[in-house]
Amino acid sequence: MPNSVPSHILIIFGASGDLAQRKLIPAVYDLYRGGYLPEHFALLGASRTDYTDEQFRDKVVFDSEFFTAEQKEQAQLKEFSKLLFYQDLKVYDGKEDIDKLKARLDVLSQEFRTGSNYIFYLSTPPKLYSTIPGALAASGLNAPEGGWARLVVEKPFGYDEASAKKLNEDIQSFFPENDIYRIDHYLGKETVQNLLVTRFANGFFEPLWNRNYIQSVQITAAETVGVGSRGGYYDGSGAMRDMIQNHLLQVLAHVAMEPPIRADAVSIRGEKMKLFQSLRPIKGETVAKQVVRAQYTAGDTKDGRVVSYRDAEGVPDDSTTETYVAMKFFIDNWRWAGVPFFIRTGKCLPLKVTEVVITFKNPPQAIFAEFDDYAMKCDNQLIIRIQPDEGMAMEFGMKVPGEGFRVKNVDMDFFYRDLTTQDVPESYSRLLLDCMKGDPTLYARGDSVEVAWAFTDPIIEAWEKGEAPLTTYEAGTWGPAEADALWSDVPNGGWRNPAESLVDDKHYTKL
Ligand SMILES: NC(=O)C1=CN([C@@H]2O[C@H](COP(=O)(O)OP(=O)(O)OC[C@H]3O[C@@H](n4cnc5c(N)ncnc54)[C@H](OP(=O)(O)O)[C@@H]3O)[C@@H](O)[C@H]2O)C=CC1
Ligand SMILES: O=C1O[C@H](COP(=O)(O)O)[C@@H](O)[C@H](O)[C@H]1O
Repeated sequence: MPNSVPSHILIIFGASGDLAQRKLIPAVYDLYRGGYLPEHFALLGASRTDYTDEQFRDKVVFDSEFFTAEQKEQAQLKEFSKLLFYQDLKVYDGKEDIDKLKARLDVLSQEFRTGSNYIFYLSTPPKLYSTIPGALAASGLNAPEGGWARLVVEKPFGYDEASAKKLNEDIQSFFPENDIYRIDHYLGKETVQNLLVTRFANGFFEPLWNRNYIQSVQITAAETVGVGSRGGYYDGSGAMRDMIQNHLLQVLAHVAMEPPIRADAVSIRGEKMKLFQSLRPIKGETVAKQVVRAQYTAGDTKDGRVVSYRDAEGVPDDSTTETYVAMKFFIDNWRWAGVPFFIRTGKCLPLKVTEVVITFKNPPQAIFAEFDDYAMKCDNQLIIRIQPDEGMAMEFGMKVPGEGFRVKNVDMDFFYRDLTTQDVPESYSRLLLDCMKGDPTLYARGDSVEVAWAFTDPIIEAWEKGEAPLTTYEAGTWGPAEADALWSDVPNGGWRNPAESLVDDKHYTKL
C-alpha cells in the first residue's frame, strides 16, 4: 500500500486526559497497525501531570482499558509504545513551558529524523484553544524553519457565533486557515462520507433528490446513555450545542448540499457553506412552534435504571439544560423549497441509532386503494443507517401474492459490512490520517462553523428568555409527545422509530 504520509511528530496537548486515552492513542495505534504511519514518526504527549515517558506509556497503553489484554501481550503494541514520549507542560505559565516543548521537539526530530514537521492536537479544556496556538506562535513553532505545522482543534468550537468568530480570529492569526483542522468526529464516520457517494456516484438518485419527489427528510441521533459523569460539562452545553450545531448539521449538509464540482476540500466545503447559508432562521415565536426541547426523568433504559437528568452528578437541581431536541426547519434554496426537514437527538432513548430517512412523495394516483388501505400507507423510504449496522434500506410497495392488488411494504437491505471483510475504520483514525496527509476535506471550515452557530443561536436565545417551554420525557422512551406534533401538517408523516430484531447471527440488527 503506498504511504503518502510525510514524516512528522504528532503532539497531543491534553495527553493525560480522557479523550487522548479513549480515542486518540488507540486511533494512532490503528494507523500504525495498518501501516499508515510514516517510517519517521513519533508522538509526544503534553499535559500538566509529571510523567516520565515510561509512566505515560503505561497510562495510555499498558494500563489502559482501551487496549485488550491480548493486544497488550503483542510485540506490535510494545513496538508502537516506543514511539510515544511525554513532556510535562503548563500552558498558562506562558512561553517558558513551550520552550521546554520546543527543546524536546528538536531532540525528537533529530532522533526520529522527522524533520520539523508538527501536528499539534488540542485536546485540553477549550479555554486553552487560543492560548496554546498563541504560545506556539510566540516560539515560532507555528511556522518551523524548513518544515510545516498543522493545528487540530477539538470540539466544542465556540459556544455561540460570537465566541466561534473570536476563536477563529485568534487561531487564524497564528496559523493559516489551510493548516487548521476543526475536528467533527461524525465526518470521520464511513457512512456519513458514504452519503456523498450514494448521492453523487449513482445516476438514479439525483433526478429524485429534490422538492419534486421528496416529501420530507428526517435525521435521528438517539443515544441510550444519559449524561453519566459528564453532567458538569453537559449542563453548560445541552443537546443543541453538543450534537445539533456540529454533528447533525454536518450530516444534514451531506444529505442536502449541491453536487460539488470535485471531491476535494475546496469544492465540498464550499457547497456545505452554501447549504448552511440557506437554512431558514428559526427565531422568536417560531421557536416554540418548530423546536421541542426536553429533559429526561428517571426511567428504565436498555442499560438499566437511570436517575433523572437533574439528579445526575454535576447537574444543578433546577437545570433547564435540554437532553433532547426535535426540530422542524426549511432550506430556502431551489432544490429544497417547501420540503420539511426534521432533526431529533436525545440521551436515554430506547436505542443507540443514527439514521437519515428520506421519504418520497406518493404516486399521483392511488389506483390500488380500493383493494385495501395498504396503498395509501405505502411509503417509499430510503433509510440510511449511519450507526450501528451501517447500511441502507429501501422501502417500497409489492403486490401481496393472491387475488386482487393488495400492496405491502417490503425492503431491500444493504449492510455496509457486506462490502468488505475489513473493519470499518474508526472516525478518529480516518480523520487523523487525513490531517497527516494534509487533506482537510473532512474537517469543518471556520466560516461554516460560524454560520452553523448563527442558525442555532436564536433558538437557544429564545429558550434562555423562556419563550419556549422545556418539557420532560421518561428515560427509555422515544421522547416527549410534543415532538410528534411537529409533523402535524405532513400527510402520513412522522418519526421513524427503528425497532431492534434478530434476523440471523450475522445480521443481528434489522431496522
Ligand atoms: N472525552 C471525550 O470523549 C471528548 C472530549 N472532547 C473535547 O476534548 C477536550 C479534552 O477532553 P477530555 O480529554 O475529556 O478532558 P480531560 O479533562 O480528561 O483532560 C484535559 C487535559 O488537558 C490538560 N490540561 C488542562 N489544563 C492544562 C494546562 N493549563 N496546561 C496543559 N495541559 C492542561 C490536562 O492535563 P492534566 O490532567 O495532566 O492536568 C488533561 O490532560 C475537551 O475540550 C473536550 O470538550 C471532545 C469530544 C469527546
Ligand atoms: O460529541 C459527542 O458525541 C457523542 C455521540 O457520538 P457517537 O459517535 O457515539 O454517536 C455524544 O454522546 C456526546 O455527548 C457528544 O459530546
